[in-house]
Amino acid sequence: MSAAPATPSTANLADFTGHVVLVGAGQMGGALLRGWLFHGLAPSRVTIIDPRPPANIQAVIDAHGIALDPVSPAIADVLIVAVKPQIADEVMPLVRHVVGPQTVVVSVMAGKTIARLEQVFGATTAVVRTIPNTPAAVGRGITGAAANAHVNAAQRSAVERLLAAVGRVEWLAREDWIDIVTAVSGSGPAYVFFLAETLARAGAAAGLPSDLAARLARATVEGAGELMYRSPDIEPATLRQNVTSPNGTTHAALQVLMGQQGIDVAFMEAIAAAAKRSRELAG
Ligand SMILES: NC(=O)C1=CN([C@@H]2O[C@H](COP(=O)(O)OP(=O)(O)OC[C@H]3O[C@@H](n4cnc5c(N)ncnc54)[C@H](O)[C@@H]3O)[C@@H](O)[C@H]2O)C=CC1
Ligand SMILES: O=C(O)[C@@H]1CCC=N1
Repeated sequence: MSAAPATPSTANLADFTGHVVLVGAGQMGGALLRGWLFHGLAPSRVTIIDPRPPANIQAVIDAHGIALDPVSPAIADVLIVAVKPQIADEVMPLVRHVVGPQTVVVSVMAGKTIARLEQVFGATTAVVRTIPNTPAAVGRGITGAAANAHVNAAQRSAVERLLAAVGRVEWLAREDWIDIVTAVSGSGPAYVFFLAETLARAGAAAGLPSDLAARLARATVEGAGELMYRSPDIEPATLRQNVTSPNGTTHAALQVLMGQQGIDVAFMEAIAAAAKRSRELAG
């Protein structure tokens, strides 16, 4: 097996010169902030707008002396909007004053289209619509990003560097792929955690003490993910086949999971439902 060591993202933001304004420093915004600081972004380059950051992010803001809710923030080079989509229409107009000709506006919000952002921030404003995921909190996220035609090379590079501080970045040729990216990788960590939950429940139902089943399930999901991460040249199907002896136990389980009532049928429906919901959030 070819095993790569676990390496953190190699982004280096020590020489990043722009002014970054982050609106919403919750789970996603907070993960981005931590990633930027971890990779050397000067705290003086960041302004946060959030009336109630979670306690752990407030502690980071305080420890680094980051500007929080200043009365008149300077124009942003990069404005990142990371509030819930449900309040976006109320919040975005309130931060219009930090957008100038040099600003690239970056949305990490599910469902908010580039057209909607252009409506709020101006038809010629540079806009990048992204969808990250929560492994960003440990530098192992993946973000899909679609840019409008006004984003120049320097803005694209600045956005990519900021996103790369929390994981990988995939530029998307088509904005409408974002709904599917949201369904696959944006929401995807939840499916994996649900797998750990349901595997534990199944183990308990089959007769194990529930705490033991939970430990087994959790370690299995953690270990399988890490094995895949450290085996970048091996397809998931091969890793699966490596577990599967002919006519053995795994084969018996996979026949159920891959059957008519199985997990691949469920996943087709689940991804379609999530993508549909992403389109609905666009209003
Ligand atoms: N959690 C996830 O797995 C993912 C979330 N997203 C997107 O990220 C966005 C944020 O989601 P989370 O971080 O999970 O939510 P969250 O609830 O953890 O964070 C939202 C933050 O916005 C702040 N906020 C509320 N009102 C505000 C205002 N008027 N001005 C500025 N900030 C305000 C809140 O205090 C909070 O800190 C959503 O649009 C979601 O679609 C995208 C990909 C994955
Ligand atoms: O569930 C949601 O709507 C957000 C977007 C992707 C992950 N969480």
